[in-house]
Amino acid sequence: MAEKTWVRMVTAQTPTNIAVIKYWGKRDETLILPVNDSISVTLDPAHLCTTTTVAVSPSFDQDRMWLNGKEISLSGGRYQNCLREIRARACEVEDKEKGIKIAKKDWEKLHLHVASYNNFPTAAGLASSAAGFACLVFALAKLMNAKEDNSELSAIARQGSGSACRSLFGGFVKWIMGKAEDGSDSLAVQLVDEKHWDELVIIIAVVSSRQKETSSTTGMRDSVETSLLLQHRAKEVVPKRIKQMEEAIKNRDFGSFAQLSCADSNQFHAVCLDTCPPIFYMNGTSHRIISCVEKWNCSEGTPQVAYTFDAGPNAVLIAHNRKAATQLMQKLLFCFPPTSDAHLNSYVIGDKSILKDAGIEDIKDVEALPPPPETKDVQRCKGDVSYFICTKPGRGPALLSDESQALLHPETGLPK
Ligand SMILES: Nc1ncnc2c1ncn2[C@@H]1O[C@H](COP(=O)(O)OP(=O)(O)OP(=O)(O)O)[C@@H](O)[C@H]1O
Ligand SMILES: C[C@@](O)(CCOP(=O)(O)OP(=O)(O)O)CC(=O)O
Repeated sequence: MAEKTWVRMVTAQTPTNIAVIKYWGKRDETLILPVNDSISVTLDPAHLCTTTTVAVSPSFDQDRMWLNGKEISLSGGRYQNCLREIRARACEVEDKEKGIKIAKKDWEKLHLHVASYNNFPTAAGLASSAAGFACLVFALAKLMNAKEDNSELSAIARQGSGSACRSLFGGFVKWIMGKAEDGSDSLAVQLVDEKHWDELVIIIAVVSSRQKETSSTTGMRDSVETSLLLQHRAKEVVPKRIKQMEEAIKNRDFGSFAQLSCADSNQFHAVCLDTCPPIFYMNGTSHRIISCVEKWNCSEGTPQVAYTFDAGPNAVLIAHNRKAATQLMQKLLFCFPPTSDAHLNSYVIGDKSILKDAGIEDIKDVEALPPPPETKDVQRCKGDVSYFICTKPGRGPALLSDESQALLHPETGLPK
């Protein structure tokens, strides 16, 4: 190693993902091995992503991490497992310009600094752990010049949080549960990239961004121990659904895609209810959103929108195309208008062009919206939705080469 003190940094950006066939239940708690395969859609990192800067320097005396600006402990088993696995794959790094040479064996002694930022609420059922662990592993792999491909890296991210393995790819992604006891074949593969089905539009209704009561980890542990429905689901239902979902995605068959996504979300929440003690992730607002979508789909004769809910009340709505998304936006804003003091600009975020297409430019346009014809006596529930995020399927992890986007200072390796 060179005598001079230096800091080497890498910054990466990684998307979050939403499962359309859910992972719920582990067969191995430490290695994070699931009881069934799952399939997800990666969300556009322009609207929902994690940015992580990782740094190494001989001047660092311990591994440290800052999440959303606050120092957090890296002593937890999940962080330690990811760090150990990625260090074991580190290779030689040489940067002649900066006079940096790190031999393979040096990585065991060198300490790391990590700073990460989520541009969406953490621990609110929007899969921050998925984007977070995927970004950590991806960025460290690049810092350490690891030679593994993204599928191999996904098996490491999986040990941080199961759903994280699916954030190593864009488009539609399958997490293969695998059979090996050591978890080596439990990894993610890309089914199709984000361009394959690019007419889909995704609208997320953030119903509550407060931290949830039962974490996914605890919830699924209780379900594995107590729910008979979970066993039936993993053995009999999911294997068939996975095949059907793969076909639907390959053929861009929105009818099947929507039917399978909604059914799987509803069965996941039924498993939560079948758990002892029961777990309630959805609330009245979530149920009203389901009812609004179901009524519309039914009145059209063919599904226009799919819904799916993770471990929280937020709705992820996947519209068939822009036209369906525009109509959906109008219906949602009619049923869930913002409170009087809210600004439309912060009530609908992300790709605001959907609002424009829907002819909505300010709050007055929301007030003038007609009630959805398929819904009789619909109540307008002001303030029940905190805000909407308009987005679409997106790409996988990327390196950010512009140093100004780094979250750590290039000389001190401390948060900027
Ligand atoms: N950017 C990040 N980098 C590393 N770890 C993160 C990051 N963001 C979140 N985490 C970890 O994930 C935890 C939150 O995970 P949790 O499963 O509770 O919520 P969630 O992922 O937002 O929701 P869900 O998985 O149910 O959709 C945080 O406490 C933290 O340990
Ligand atoms: C409902 C889900 O979002 C559950 C995600 O669970 P996590 O991946 O957060 O759980 P751990 O592996 O214990 O970290 C469904 C899914 O993403 O498939």
